[in-house]
Amino acid sequence: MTGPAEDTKSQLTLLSSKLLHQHQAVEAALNRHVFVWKEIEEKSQKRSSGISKTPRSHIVQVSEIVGIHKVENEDHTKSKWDQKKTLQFSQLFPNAFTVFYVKRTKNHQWRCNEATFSCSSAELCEQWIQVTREQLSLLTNRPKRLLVYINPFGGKRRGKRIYEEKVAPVFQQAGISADVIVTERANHARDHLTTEANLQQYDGVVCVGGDGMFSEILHGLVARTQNDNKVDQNRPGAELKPCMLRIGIIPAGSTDCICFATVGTNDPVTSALHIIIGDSQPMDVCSVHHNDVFLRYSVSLLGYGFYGDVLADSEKKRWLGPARYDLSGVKAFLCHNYYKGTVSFLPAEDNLGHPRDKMQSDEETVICGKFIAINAANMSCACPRSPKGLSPSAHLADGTADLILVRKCSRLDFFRHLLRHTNTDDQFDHSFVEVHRVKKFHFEPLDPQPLLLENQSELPKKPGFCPMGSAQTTCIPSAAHSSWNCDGEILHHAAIQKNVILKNFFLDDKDESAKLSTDN
Ligand SMILES: CCCCCCCCCCCCC/C=C/[C@@H](O)[C@H](COP(=O)(O)O)NC(=O)CCCCCCCCCCCCCCC
Ligand SMILES: Nc1ncnc2c1ncn2[C@@H]1O[C@H](COP(=O)(O)OP(=O)(O)O)[C@@H](O)[C@H]1O
Ligand SMILES: [Ca+2]
Repeated sequence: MTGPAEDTKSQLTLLSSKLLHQHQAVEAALNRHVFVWKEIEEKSQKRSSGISKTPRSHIVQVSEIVGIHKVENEDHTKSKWDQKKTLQFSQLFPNAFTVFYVKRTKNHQWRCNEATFSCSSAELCEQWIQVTREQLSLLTNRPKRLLVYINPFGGKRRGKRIYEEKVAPVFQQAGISADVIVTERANHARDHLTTEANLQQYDGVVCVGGDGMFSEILHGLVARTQNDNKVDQNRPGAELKPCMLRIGIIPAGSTDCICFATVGTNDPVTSALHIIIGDSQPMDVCSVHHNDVFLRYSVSLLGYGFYGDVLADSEKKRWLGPARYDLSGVKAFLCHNYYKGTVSFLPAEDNLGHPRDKMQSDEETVICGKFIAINAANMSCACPRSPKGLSPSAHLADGTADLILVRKCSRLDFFRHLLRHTNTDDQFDHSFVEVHRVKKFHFEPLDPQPLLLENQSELPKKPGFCPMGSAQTTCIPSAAHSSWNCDGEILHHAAIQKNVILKNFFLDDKDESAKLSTDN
């Protein structure tokens, strides 16, 4: 809270002068919160035209200024054409500076805008740069030094280029220094974070890749923090120590739902700008156990059945890039497998709300049945394929996940359910779908033996359409077990063993293991 004295102080003008912007005289002013410039209407102009135009004014929040730089004679980071223009400009106006700032555009996308001002003297120009930089240095949540991991094979294999062309230049404008590691193998980033990286020198870690790469970095950071604090994360009930570093995501993967669901778009420049201005978003991290043995953490989707089968099949088609999920999705849809088992869960308290706003009891609930999909959505899981996500109202950081159970139904009904993920219809409004907001759940598959589909004539005849994750080459019979899709990584343990238990722990502002940039 700021008192009246503090308010007055924050509105005090730190600098105010007449500058030239786009050949137009402007009155520019800076206080602790905003930088404004307003066109000055020249009297002679007014007299000659006889028309009085409303002078335009612009306002930029100091917290959204990326950086301020003197316009130099030579700027080798620019193209030849731009270099020539800069040279001409700096000869004409030798004392100019450029302010780079966040511009919000449509669909949550941000861009880095720039505005150049020329001053009457070199001293005034220096003063503007110095005073503005002083104000920026007071914004303590901004990172200065980052550790960047790039997965060069994520998504369409564009991670390295995306970073070099779209992200590094804006980091440079913001005066951020970055140590970049291009990974050479799976788990390179995780292992480096767990055992080698000197984390004290960084203000944050940046992940250039998809959800799988984010998961690697999260596992590395959590493991490192526990090791440093002598906590055994594999001990059931171990109280984990919070990690002080934030994770920024530059989307360069196949689904990128962790980025999309937190930032609202999958756009590298937008993510870079969120990172620069120091935005953060706490989020829930679930731990997944098998027979009380810790397996992995999950932040987006933990899915058995349909999404487990899609993932297991898609791994063989990595060369296809993001399209592998669509192909494997169609395949899994045609196979139409279902799995018998028992789901038990602990509903979240009433005051946390229900995804469909129904009353909940506080006892453990047990549901037996045949399921096409069991999905625990720890966040909405919104992504370009499904802009509202698997569970549109799932919360990012409330200690709960939305457990979606899709029971055995006809292909047509399942298709209708899937289709609703792509439009505004309610995907839970089907008799065979139920959704619960839970703190914990447990799944136990039945039937160690393969189970036969009741209607064999429903099975596709082509040999390619096999139950995913099984070694068989036809769809007969359906495999008894699926595997778990944990943020896009297959959990082999869960496919053959009995229990997967999910526990959420809430990470609040002071007590967090992972933070993301966001505009929420
Ligand atoms: C009829 C069209 C139906 C479209 C249904 C779209 C539902 C999409 C839900 C997406 C949930 C995503 C949850 C995110 C999980 C990610 O963490 C995880 C890893 O991400 P990464 O690769 O970036 O590392 N991604 C995934 O597991 C990928 C899941 C993608 C599932 C795509 C399913 C497509 C289904 C198409 C069925 C089409 C039936 C058509 C019949 C003629
Ligand atoms: N250099 C590398 N070579 C091979 N695999 C890698 C490399 N770096 C990371 N990985 C792994 O690639 C997998 C997928 O990465 P991700 O960035 O999520 O891409 P996608 O979204 O396309 O799945 C992750 O399991 C990650 O551990
Ligand atoms: Ca949650």
